[in-house]
Amino acid sequence: MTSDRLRRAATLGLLCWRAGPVLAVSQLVVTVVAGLLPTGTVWVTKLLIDGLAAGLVDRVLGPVVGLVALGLAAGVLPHVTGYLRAESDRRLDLLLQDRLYTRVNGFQGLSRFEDPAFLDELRMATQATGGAMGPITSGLFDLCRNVITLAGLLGALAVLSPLMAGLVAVAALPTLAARMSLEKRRTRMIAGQSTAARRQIFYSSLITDVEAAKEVRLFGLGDFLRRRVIGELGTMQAAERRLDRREALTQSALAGLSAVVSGAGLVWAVYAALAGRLTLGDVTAFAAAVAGTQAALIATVENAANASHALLLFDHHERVMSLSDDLSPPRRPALLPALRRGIELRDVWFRYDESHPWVLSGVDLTIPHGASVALVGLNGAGKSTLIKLLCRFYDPSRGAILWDGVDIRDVPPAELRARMGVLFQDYMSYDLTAAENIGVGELEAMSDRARIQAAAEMSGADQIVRALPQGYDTMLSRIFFGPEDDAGVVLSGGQWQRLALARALVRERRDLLILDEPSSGLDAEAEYEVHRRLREHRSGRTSLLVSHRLGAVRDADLIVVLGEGRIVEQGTHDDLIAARGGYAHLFETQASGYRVEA
Ligand SMILES: Nc1ncnc2c1ncn2[C@@H]1O[C@H](COP(=O)(O)OP(=O)(O)OP(=O)(O)O)[C@@H](O)[C@H]1O
Repeated sequence: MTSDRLRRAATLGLLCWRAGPVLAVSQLVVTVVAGLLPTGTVWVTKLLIDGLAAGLVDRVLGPVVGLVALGLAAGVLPHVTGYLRAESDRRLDLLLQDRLYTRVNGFQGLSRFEDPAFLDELRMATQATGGAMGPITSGLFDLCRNVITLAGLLGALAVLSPLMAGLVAVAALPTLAARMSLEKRRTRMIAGQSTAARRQIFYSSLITDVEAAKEVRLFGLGDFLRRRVIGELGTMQAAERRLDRREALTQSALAGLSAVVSGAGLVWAVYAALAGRLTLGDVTAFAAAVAGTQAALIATVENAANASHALLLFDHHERVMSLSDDLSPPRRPALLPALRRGIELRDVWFRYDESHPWVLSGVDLTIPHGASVALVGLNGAGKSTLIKLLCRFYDPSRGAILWDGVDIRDVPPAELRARMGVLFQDYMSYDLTAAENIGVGELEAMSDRARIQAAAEMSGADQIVRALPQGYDTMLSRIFFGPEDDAGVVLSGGQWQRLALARALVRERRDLLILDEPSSGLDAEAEYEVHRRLREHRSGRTSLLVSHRLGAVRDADLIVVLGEGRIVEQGTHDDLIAARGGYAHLFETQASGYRVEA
């Protein structure tokens, strides 16, 4: 094991200790006792046989009692060990999962979640929880036990024949070296397979995913995806097969070497006994010690390799834990005042990373307090990106966003977000009840049915929810059952959208309401109704509405047109129509479409 692995092992040991100090000490004691058992048995057996050969009852009594006690310990210890391990694994698992998810929740922005390298690391790190650490912790304790057994047996062997003890130890070196080299190859192989593994998971999830089921069937993609899954799996298995073959060959050759060494030892012991240099007990002890030493050596090497391999998983966990925060720390920490004047984007430039083109290139925009602002622009103009910057999911590459003059980088992101109600274009549909689907917008309101209902009324979701079998308590899921063990209900796209809108509206400490395409999935009547209510709701409140339906934005106090990463036009609907620019052209195009149909 490299020093890195040793450090990881030490960290894991420390975590085991934190998870349950008494359990850790108990496991250590049991490990030491279990490790000494084989040597004790070999030596006491030797004493018994020598006593029997001498025909002396008083030299036999002690060893017999000793063997009974050792047998009892050998019978009971595995069960005690099993219980201690299971309990300590459970506690360690709790600790690791808690640690990992606390860290992941600590990434306040989105960039980490869009970085494939991080996602890979995270996937491996989540595999290091859920009991997967059991083999490592058990492996480390097994390693300790086998090292103790090995030292004891080699000691016993050295008393009988120092040469033989040396020979057995030296014969183990090639095994150790070969096992470690195989382990390195296996590690490299697993690392090399990570992309193929990710692709394989992706393809197989498409085959089983309910969301994808429609298109997969319509386009007949099932066989195409199955072939890709099998193809990726086949490539991974071919690499594993090559390594397994190499391992089988190497291990067989080394097992042959061990057999030769122990055979030679046995011949020597028998000759030594015939010559009167060894007693009958010595020969028995010698044979048992050689076999035991070799078995313990192999087990030790195996344990070390397994632990080292499993520590790699823990390595991923530790790497995620050691990542720095994704958003820059505040330069002048400040408190976020309730919005009084407005929000200003000052020369904001942004691109998703260095290799991407600029999405925003010098946006100057003021959202005055109490005003309803509409943001329009063609697909890909950067509207949703601008919203994500307002929520501080990313920091601008250049420029600043000021909330009543305070740079939002100087306030805790959670505080900023608590002051916003946001409906994203790609909102979530939670496998929860209807009330919970709204309540997650404000956890404090989760049990406040009146507040949830008020938000639902505003978004037009109330009627839909009331018509459900259990009303607000209906489970909206096909994965989980409802409170009465009833199967969940599936909503339509537009119905989900109204629930998501209610979720954005349920917040009370809200200074800014952001709605990104809030009515894209609604029928014409519902859209009209939702926008009418929203207009009332937004009046006198600060809001930002993104919509491609220009009829829905015409009443906004300020309409802002985003194009080529900048604000290209802004004003009221009448101003912009009078200016006969891009907005007027877009509005006319949409309106003429309706006129032709009419
Ligand atoms: N997470 C991301 N990583 C890299 N590029 C992104 C990401 N999200 C968006 N983009 C790119 O940024 C540009 C602006 O996207 P954005 O979603 O902000 O546009 P939009 O104006 O909201 O478009 P639409 O009207 O289609 O919703 C697009 O070119 C898009 O490809």
